[in-house]
Amino acid sequence: MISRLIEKIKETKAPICVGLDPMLSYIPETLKERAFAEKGADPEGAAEAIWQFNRALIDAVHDLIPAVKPQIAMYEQFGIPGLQAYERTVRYCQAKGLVVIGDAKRGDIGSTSAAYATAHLGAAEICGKEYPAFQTDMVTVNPYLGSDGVQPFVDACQRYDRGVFVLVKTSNPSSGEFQDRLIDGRPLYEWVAEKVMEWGSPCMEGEWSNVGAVVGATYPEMLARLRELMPHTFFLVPGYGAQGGSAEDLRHAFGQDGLGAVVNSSRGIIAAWKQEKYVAFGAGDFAGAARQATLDMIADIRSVL
Ligand SMILES: O=c1ccn([C@@H]2O[C@H](COP(=O)(O)O)[C@@H](O)[C@H]2O)c(=O)[nH]1
Repeated sequence: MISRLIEKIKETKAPICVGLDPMLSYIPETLKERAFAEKGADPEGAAEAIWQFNRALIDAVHDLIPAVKPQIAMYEQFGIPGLQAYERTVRYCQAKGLVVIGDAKRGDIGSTSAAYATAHLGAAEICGKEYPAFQTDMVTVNPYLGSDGVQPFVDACQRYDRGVFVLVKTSNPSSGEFQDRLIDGRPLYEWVAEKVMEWGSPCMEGEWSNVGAVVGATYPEMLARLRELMPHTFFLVPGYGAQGGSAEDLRHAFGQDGLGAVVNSSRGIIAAWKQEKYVAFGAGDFAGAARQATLDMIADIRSVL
């Protein structure tokens, strides 16, 4: 799967992914009102609004980008209708040729992780027949429970040609509380990085592993250090844009060939119509604003490659 992502990055010359994190407050009132009138001002209506919002965004940007990253929490909050909107979004993106990175941050004891891996990357077997659930191309994984919690995802990568991004150094303000703690003189995120390379070594596709790492743009020195430590691990880099990460902060995420990372922006793209810079598009052309914000992000990132 990582080679497919890399092919798409080369094709689009855009090492970015658009984060599909549809909060109701990002959805223009007219679209929401229509969805509520049709399905009710309830989770069904919210899920319908999300789906219509996402479809318009995907139609507007799919030719510019290699991948999307739907954040499952934004859908889960609306229960089953929300998860149906998630699944519908995943399928629609895949039909448009996009690599879909499900941001689910799953991880548990081995047997439970196996069920999560089945849900997000594989297929459930019932009476000898396989039934896929979300079937995303890649998924984010929380390594806090250790190897037995991660291995089922790695196995699913091998069996179904999928990929994972394991949390190594996250972009949020408190990420250092645990991740930067020194253990035998080295920060915890470096220990996790080592395990990520070990988990990923049987999953190489050419130069890169199907087991990647999440490394935040908001900690550029650590990002540079991790790039050095993990030469064959592809990075998913959140934190650009709304969280303050800049293109300059990303310079060291990439190798000489301009590969090595896919940078995410969610609010910065999907809620662009609410920003001063894109206000001329108006709520009626929220998708046009998202397209322009995507083009601007691509140009910005290309400037440091
Ligand atoms: O370290 C991490 C890991 C994941 N995320 C997720 O990425 C997006 C960021 O959204 P923005 O609107 O571009 O800030 C969101 O889904 C997070 O859950 C992250 O930010 N940092």
